[in-house]
Amino acid sequence: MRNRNVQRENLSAIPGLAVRMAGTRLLAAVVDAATPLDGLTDAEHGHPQYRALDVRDRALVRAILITALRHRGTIAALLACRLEKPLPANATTLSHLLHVAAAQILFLDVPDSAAVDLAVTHAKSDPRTLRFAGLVNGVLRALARAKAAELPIMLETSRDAPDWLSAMLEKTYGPDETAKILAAHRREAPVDFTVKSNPELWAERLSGIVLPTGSVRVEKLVAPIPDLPGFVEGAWWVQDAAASLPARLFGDINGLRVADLCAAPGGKTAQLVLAGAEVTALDTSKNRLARLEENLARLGLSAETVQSDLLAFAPPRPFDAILLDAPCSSTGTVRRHPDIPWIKTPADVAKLAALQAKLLAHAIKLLKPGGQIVFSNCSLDPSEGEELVETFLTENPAIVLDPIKPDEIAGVQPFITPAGALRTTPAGLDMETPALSGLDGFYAARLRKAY
Ligand SMILES: C[S@@+](CC[C@H](N)C(=O)[O-])C[C@H]1O[C@@H](n2cnc3c(N)ncnc32)[C@H](O)[C@@H]1O
Repeated sequence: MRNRNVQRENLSAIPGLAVRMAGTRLLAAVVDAATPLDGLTDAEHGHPQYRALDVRDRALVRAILITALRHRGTIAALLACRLEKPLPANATTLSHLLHVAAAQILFLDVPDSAAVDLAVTHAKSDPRTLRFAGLVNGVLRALARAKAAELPIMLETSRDAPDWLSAMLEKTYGPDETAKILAAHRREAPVDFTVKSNPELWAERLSGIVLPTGSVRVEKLVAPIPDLPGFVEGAWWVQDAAASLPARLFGDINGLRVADLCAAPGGKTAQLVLAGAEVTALDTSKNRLARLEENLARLGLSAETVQSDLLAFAPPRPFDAILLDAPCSSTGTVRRHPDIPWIKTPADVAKLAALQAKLLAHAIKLLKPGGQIVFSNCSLDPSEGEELVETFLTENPAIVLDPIKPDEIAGVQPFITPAGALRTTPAGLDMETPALSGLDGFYAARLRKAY
């Protein structure tokens, strides 16, 4: 017992080891238990091994994990080249430990020797990996030697996406667009702001550019969001350029009663309120609705908020217009959430598509005849977008598609589909540099209740 304590004390004295151990543990939670990375790295409610780290170490763990997930296919392929035979199927801790080290060696500004030595020490400290310590040393040293020659070639040929996602993208968008989408997934997304007014002024103050769609885009933040100019006075909120489009599809809603039925954290609610609508913002999640209320308060905007499952919501009067920004697989947001490809499955996509169809059918009942409903989500999968709406329209003759016209909203024309819906992918919105380009994958269709 005494020896074990001494050993533990010794381990905690090794600089950087706790970060690698937490990285390996959290990678296991993402990949083996499908736990979202944002939850694991939440400052208050995150994984205890993460919360035990200081602020700098937390940032390093997040950087390692984001890199390990963003380049998971490339890392796996380069590791496989160094292994004589595949790792045993039950050697998951060893695999995660190697991925954590390889992410540092291949993509991060960590000296190779530090990444290798810490991985070997880590392997020796864990009974599950102890007997592989020699393999860890050999594989990682060989990887460090080979990276200059092999990494550029591997980036050309490997895919950083699981087969199911690659296959869905290829089938939907074809090989060229898929290659562009997957290339965009490898880049960190810029930060977009929706501004209440005067985008040029805020682009200057935030050191960004104004996009053709009117959002302000900043390549890399120089300070935490709450420290940026305009935060305290509520001049803007963070919202991807694509996410800012669905709420703008209603045209003039000044004075109309509009329901935002999956509203939290409220980016689109804020747009609807700013456009002059009397907004009811509904969400099933108490915590997320509380965030929406905080966000609206900072922006000096107000809306009626309702915490309810949409399927149980029965308002006394129908609404003039409805936004249904439905929960989805979020495959359009991989640039910001590189864990998504590795925690979602085709079964999740199918389940979410079925839920969306139910939510849409219920939402329609809450709409006035003649009213508009915008259905949107941030999935790249047509089963949650184009196909779902097509089926819905076939089954509901009272609902018709209200096609979006090219000149309705500035900058939106390239994203209008032949059917008149909106489709964006991370391969869209080419700006001066790749780092300033791209936008989240979104689908939005504007429907009208004819009678
Ligand atoms: C894509 S997010 C909405 C983002 C939001 N529209 C925005 O722009 O900030 C989907 C939301 O739907 C909510 N949700 C999921 N199932 C729901 C249901 N059955 N009823 C109401 N809200 C639901 C989730 O809590 C989540 O906040």
